[in-house]
Amino acid sequence: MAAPTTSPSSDPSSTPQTFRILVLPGDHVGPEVMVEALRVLDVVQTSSVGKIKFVYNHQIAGGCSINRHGTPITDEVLRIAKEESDAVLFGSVGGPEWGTTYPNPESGLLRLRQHLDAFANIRPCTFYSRSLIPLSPLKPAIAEGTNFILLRENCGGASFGQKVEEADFASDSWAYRRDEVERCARVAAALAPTMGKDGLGTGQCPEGPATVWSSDKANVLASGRLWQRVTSQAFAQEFPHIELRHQLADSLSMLMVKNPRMFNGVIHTDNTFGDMLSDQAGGVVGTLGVFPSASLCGIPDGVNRCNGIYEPVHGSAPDIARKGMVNPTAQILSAAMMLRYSFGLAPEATTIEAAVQKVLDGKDIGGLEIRSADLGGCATTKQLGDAICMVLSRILKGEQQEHQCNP
Ligand SMILES: NC(=O)C1=CN([C@@H]2O[C@H](COP(=O)(O)OP(=O)(O)OC[C@H]3O[C@@H](n4cnc5c(N)ncnc54)[C@H](O)[C@@H]3O)[C@@H](O)[C@H]2O)C=CC1
Ligand SMILES: CC(C)CC(=O)C(=O)O
Ligand SMILES: [Mg+2]
Repeated sequence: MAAPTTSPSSDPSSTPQTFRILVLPGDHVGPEVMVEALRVLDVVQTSSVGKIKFVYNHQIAGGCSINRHGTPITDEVLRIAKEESDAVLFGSVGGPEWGTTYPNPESGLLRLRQHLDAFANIRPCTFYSRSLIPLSPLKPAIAEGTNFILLRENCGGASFGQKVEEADFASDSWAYRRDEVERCARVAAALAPTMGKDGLGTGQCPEGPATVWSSDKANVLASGRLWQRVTSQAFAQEFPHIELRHQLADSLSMLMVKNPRMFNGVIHTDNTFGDMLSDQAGGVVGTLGVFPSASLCGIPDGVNRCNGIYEPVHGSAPDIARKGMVNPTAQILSAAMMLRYSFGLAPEATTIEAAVQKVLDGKDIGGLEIRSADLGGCATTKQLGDAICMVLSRILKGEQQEHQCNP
């Protein structure tokens, strides 16, 4: 895939930079949150006055694809994802009507991750606004300041190992190769300097890169022993300047609740532990509704861009679907991650995050409190999306006027 290499923010030419996005909304709340993320991207495109163009290819995956094509993802959609897209914006899939019998909707997402080799699943856990801190079930003094990236290996381990499924016996092979652990360790090392020891994620780290916590079950699993050994070797040989610490996955889950700030930095862990620990991290924040993710096909070195899948950490939330009450923030923040990691549009990504923060803070929206039910309010999905679009548009217009006055 030919990845775009320059940022339109610094590109004086009038030809728009074009980014091809495969849109897969999925099932239940997936399409509801996707609508709002696409509206946010439209604001970015419109405000760029011809510098940025998003070209969307709308396809389906998940239960809706089973209903229409008899498979959770078609070969054609996989081909488009790899050959004709710069990134995939994904909603969420699954639901009780399809059950868990293979091939279920979720297996379509797993196929997509594997097909693109989107091995590095970046799940940032932070409070996007101080106003969210009281929503955490933890005491404010414990929750406040939590800011870590849960980096989950996304294409190996138990989800993808050999499976045996019989009437009275079943097994999943929880297997890892050295190169799979190594490349994930390299992503952790690339992310640590963007966090900083203070965990602020400012990209300016006077005190040096944040700690990387490697988590496994080396005390019981052979794959865990490989994980721990290969990670230690990779950091000793390639990243001796980054502090690496190990914490068994069971005790890490306890400590994440007791003292989440302890992990400010990067948690580097395998597919299954990463899946579980990231939902638990959502519990620390108080809702999955503000928890985005990026699954990258390469190492985010700030120079080279790679394809990726951008989706919320949450699932299809059938319990709240079609009620207009799902929080679209995680999908919107996932779109921001797409701009940062696959398109090189870090300033635009930061502006979306700033707009989200302002809305959650109740700023620039006439003192109104626009919050969905999971945030303790009664705003609809559309009202929250409207507010984020409005504030975003205002910030981007302000930046443009400033640029015109001080070119
Ligand atoms: N990436 C994906 O497509 C994923 C799909 N799933 C699938 O989703 C289906 C439902 O799974 P669950 O275990 O119920 O997990 P879930 O994440 O869909 O929901 C868990 C709880 O969080 C709430 N919630 C989730 N997202 C929310 C949002 N944006 N705003 C407000 N509240 C939100 C739900 O209402 C529910 O009470 C299952 O079929 C599962 O396999 C689960 C996780 C990831
Ligand atoms: C395939 C998904 C259902 C796995 C999952 O829960 C996740 O990615 O968080
Ligand atoms: Mg999960």
